[in-house]
Amino acid sequence: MVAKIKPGLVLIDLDGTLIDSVPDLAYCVDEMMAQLGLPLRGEAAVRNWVGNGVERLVRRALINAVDGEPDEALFAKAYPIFLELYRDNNAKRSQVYDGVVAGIEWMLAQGYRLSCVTNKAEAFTLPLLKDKGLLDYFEFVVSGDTCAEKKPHPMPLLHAAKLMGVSPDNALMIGDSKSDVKAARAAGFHVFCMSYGYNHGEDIRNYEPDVVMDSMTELANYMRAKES
Ligand SMILES: O=C(O)COP(=O)(O)O
Ligand SMILES: [Mg+2]
Repeated sequence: MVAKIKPGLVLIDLDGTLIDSVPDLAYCVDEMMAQLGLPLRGEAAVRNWVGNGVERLVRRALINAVDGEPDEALFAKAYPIFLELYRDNNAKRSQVYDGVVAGIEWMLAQGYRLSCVTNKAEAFTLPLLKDKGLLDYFEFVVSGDTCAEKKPHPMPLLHAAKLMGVSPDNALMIGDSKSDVKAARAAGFHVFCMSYGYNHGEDIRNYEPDVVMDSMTELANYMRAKES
């Protein structure tokens, strides 16, 4: 059993951690592909491509692979189609994971301070969090286009810590992907990961976060309660 921590701030990732957003993203990817007269990719493929922002997702869909670049003219045609689709299909099919609200409310009841740090662009992040009733839990939301760099760079985590006026030592990132683990390590944060999220098809345990949880209801096993 690892020693329980009492971080001065907690940052929580969005896609694959708070919300299963792939159903909406996959709908928009396939609708975009259909409009371009290209083959549909399906939800299972999209699940492996989420986590580095919507632009990277569109590039991956066009080449049907995680790494590599599509033809720029094709991308220039495809990206605005995706953005328009995702604006209208941002939250309809997406769901908050079981245990998230209970975990967040437990942390808030212990006096922990929370912000959200995601690679999703702000124009999509804020409406999604609001639609799912999660926005008001967070002091700040740092989106994929808030800083010059996205996760796995530590910049968005350090920016959130600065906004919260808390030193980054003894801070916690809760995420689902290797980008969260790498960003947290580079920022000097503790890092907990959810087993159910998106990590490009790879088990997140391979990246050795401090803790892997199946549900945020397990947080009380790893974080100190108010009186302790
Ligand atoms: O890929 C995205 O758009 C966002 O992913 P994240 O919320 O897991 O950072
Ligand atoms: Mg994620």
